[in-house]
Amino acid sequence: MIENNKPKIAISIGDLNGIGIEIAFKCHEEISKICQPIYCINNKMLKRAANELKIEIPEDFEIFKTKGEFDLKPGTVSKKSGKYSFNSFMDAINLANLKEVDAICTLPINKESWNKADIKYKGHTEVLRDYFGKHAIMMLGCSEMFVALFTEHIPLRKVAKKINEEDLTQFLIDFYNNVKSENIGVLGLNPHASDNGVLGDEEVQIFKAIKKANKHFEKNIFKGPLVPDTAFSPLSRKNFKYFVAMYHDQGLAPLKALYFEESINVSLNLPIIRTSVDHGTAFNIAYKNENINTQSYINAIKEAINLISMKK
Ligand SMILES: NC(=O)C1=CN([C@@H]2O[C@H](COP(=O)(O)OP(=O)(O)OC[C@H]3O[C@@H](n4cnc5c(N)ncnc54)[C@H](O)[C@@H]3O)[C@@H](O)[C@H]2O)C=CC1
Ligand SMILES: NCC(=O)COP(=O)(O)O
Repeated sequence: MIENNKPKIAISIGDLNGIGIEIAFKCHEEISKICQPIYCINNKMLKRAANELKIEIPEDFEIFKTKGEFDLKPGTVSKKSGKYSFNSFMDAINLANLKEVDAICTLPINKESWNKADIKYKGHTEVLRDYFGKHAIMMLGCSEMFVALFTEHIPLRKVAKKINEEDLTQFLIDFYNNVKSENIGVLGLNPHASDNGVLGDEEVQIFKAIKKANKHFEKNIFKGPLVPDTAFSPLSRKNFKYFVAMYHDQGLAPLKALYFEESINVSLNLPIIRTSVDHGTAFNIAYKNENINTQSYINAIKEAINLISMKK
């Protein structure tokens, strides 16, 4: 699989009305020094995007021809763009599943565009979970801190109902098996972690899951339920590098406030390696020659390479 010592990485091109393709062009030379990228996009769409961006397509830009074509409408939610980004992602997954590539790295999709295209999934992680029939875990972060999300793309009003001892115990066991950190902070759900039942009772389930998961490993790995409003204080972050948040914004708001530029997204607990940028399609700055940050993408590629080397 590895030729010239460079791992092959399939890049799903993301929503072509967003910033992903510009990031791919701008970083191609840099990432090609450390891997062999294979972009899931066909010639026609590649040329349209390059023309719109007034960028030359690099000569060594290797593609896997994801089928389909449509008119680009920069910064716009679109059914056709949603469908194309989904197809590009499916091509990347299939390449990884067939072991044609060593890993996949995903550029951002737009969830509204997927929805318009009648795609039943909210995001990449849900697709991967279904495709491989595994409890994929969404973890975002950088070298300073990582946050795994117990619930992800569901309305806030449904979060509390999802918290139960059995599912959370399994999540914690899977999470430890993937990250192997001996010290993981698990957040409560309610203000002040409920103050012993005064402000809610989900912490009872969280406490039981922590106890059970620690018993499973016969080690005191999981600590909590941590009081959510201080879990990410400077002092607490000195104690923990890995956190489990009960819902999307509980974990990602602090992470992105602190480390938006450098953080990445990693799908854990799967038979393939998948990393991603931490940001979205940024329609407000797409195709506008704005100052687009590429650090998350570069770090996502580097982490994919790191995970490939650890798997060998
Ligand atoms: N990996 C993925 O596929 C992700 C997809 N999304 C989706 O993207 C769409 C837009 O999401 P938003 O919540 O608006 O978040 P967003 O990350 O696209 O944008 C939030 C703000 O950050 C800025 N920004 C984002 N990335 C940037 C970059 N690389 N350089 C400079 N500025 C950047 C944007 O211009 C905007 O002001 C939604 O459909 C969302 O669900 C969001 C996060 C991750
Ligand atoms: N906030 C993370 C996000 O929306 C990306 O999720 P996924 O597409 O990696 O499942």
